[in-house]
Amino acid sequence: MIDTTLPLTDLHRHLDGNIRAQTILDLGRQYNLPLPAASIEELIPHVQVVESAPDLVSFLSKLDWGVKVLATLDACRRVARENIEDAARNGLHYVELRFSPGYMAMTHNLPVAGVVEAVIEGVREGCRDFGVEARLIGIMSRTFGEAACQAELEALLAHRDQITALDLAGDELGFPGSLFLSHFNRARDAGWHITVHAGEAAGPESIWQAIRELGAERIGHGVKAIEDPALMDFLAEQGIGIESCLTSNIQTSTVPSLDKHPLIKFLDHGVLATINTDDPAVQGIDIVHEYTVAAPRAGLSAAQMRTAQENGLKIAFLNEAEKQALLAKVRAA
Ligand SMILES: O=c1[nH]cnc2c1ncn2[C@@H]1O[C@H](CO)[C@@H](O)[C@H]1O
Ligand SMILES: [Zn+2]
Repeated sequence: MIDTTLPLTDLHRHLDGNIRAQTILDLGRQYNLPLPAASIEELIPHVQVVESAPDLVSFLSKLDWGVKVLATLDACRRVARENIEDAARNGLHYVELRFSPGYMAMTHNLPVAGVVEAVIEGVREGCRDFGVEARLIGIMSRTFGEAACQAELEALLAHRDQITALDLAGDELGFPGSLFLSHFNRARDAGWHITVHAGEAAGPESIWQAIRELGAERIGHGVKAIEDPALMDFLAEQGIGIESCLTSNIQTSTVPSLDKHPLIKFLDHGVLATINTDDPAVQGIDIVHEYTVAAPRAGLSAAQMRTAQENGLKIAFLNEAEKQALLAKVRAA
């Protein structure tokens, strides 16, 4: 259930995991690129998780066609703008869109800082045209190693004022957070907020590492916190936000079924946990589905969903005045 008197937020949403299938087809045709299918119906199984993937890394391969069609900076601008249009269609008032500029640039050797600029422009246009408020989170894709992440960081720093936070995503087991200490030191020096994908494929120690060594104020997924009572207490006491993504955790086989998802326990424990999508187009879901279908299946009551929705505003990377303005805008509408 969604409370219409509160802002609807999505704090964990990959822009490059949310490229429309139709846009993949359009861009493939426009730039004369080989695609695995010529119609939407045939393309869907290649770009969307139809059944759960056996693990995180197999799930992540479903994002690849979306970035393979980004042949120009114009294509990057288009998908950024469409992300805001889709957020508006889903009734979102506020989104934090995250993207990995190096991953988006990779196939066609685009300039990485150019990708950052194109995403900023597309999001700005979208916010102007569709009335959604957005912030951008830069991702370093750990899957490609420390040097590639360094290049992503430099490109993001070139536009530091338009970027709100830094994240680390991709293969958590193969590339632990300990490889990225210097990257996060620089991000904190730049005044950015920090959120890290942790405790998704790896265990609670990865969450401790993200908080203590990388400076994470929020954790993406954080599912494995449930295995460590001291960590559960710490998250609640310190107000470290958890960005839960229910359907994603099933599709990556992180959690076997929604009724086993720890979100309800996080909320009961006073952890500032939230409901988010992750990669909506790749998952074939949207935020409304997460609130109205996935959250009830995960056992949340209407009151718990409301708490999760309130937490979305509490842990948003906005200052107090911006939070109050967002709340007032929703109440006045
Ligand atoms: O659920 C997830 N867990 C970890 N990494 C992810 C997830 N979804 C997407 N990415 C990663 O984020 C970058 C694109 O934004 C890519 O590195 C992709 O693999
Ligand atoms: Zn994610």
